[in-house]
Amino acid sequence: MTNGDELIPLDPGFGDRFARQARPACQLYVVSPPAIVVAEFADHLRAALQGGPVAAFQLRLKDVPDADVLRACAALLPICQAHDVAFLLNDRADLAKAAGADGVHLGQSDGGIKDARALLGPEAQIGRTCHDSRHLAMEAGEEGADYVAFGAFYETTTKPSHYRPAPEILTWWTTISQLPCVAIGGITPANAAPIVAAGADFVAVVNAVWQHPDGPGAGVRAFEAVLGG
Ligand SMILES: Cc1ncc(COP(=O)(O)OP(=O)(O)O)c(N)n1
Ligand SMILES: Cc1ncsc1CCOP(=O)(O)O
Ligand SMILES: [Mg+2]
Repeated sequence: MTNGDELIPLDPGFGDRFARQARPACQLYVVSPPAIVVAEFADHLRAALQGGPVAAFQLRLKDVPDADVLRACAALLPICQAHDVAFLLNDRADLAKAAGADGVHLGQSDGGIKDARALLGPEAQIGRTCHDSRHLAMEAGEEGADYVAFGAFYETTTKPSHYRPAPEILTWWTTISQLPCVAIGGITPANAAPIVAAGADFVAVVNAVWQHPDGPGAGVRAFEAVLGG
């Protein structure tokens, strides 16, 4: 356990997708809706990834049997591979392994980072939810996470959250660690600028892409200007 004083080593030896180079532009990390019809969603995902630059996709299905999660991975992972987009699975390192995913996103109650690393190997990209907590972020870095995720920065209906970090936590993180930071929660092209300016390496978004009135491709494209693409 840390007492909050330790600094995360500045050694960036993390997965290539989330490893921070000099200071790249903020990138888009698209997260799925919590429920999908796989055949239809495959077309939506293809459209999203053809809409503009996406660094990573996270399949975030909730209350879905494991077999259905794996079937969805089998259908969607090749689409991400075809677009050179990392495919991460939410919550479950065991299913990420079984599916051949590029990584896993772990919440605070989704198991240990070290256990996921032992299962998925050194190349896997393992992210950790840190809410509004500097302590949780430093702990994740010490445990070998490839990125830390802060949020929710704005009101969101996708996953209501009482956490509401200020963008300054992103700036603080970039001053103490090379580890990439992800911002999530109600982020849209209209409100992303302060998040990007504060130093987010990735913005993770759900509704802004999947509920865009002109479709997911337009949803991705709409972020290009604010992300400096
Ligand atoms: C990139 C990213 N950040 C945060 C979360 C939230 O994860 P978690 O706290 O485990 O909550 P659920 O998503 O499992 O409801 C995430 N999935 N992705
Ligand atoms: C998974 C998650 N964790 C914190 S907020 C959130 C959902 C973000 O969805 P949206 O981009 O639609 O607000
Ligand atoms: Mg989770």
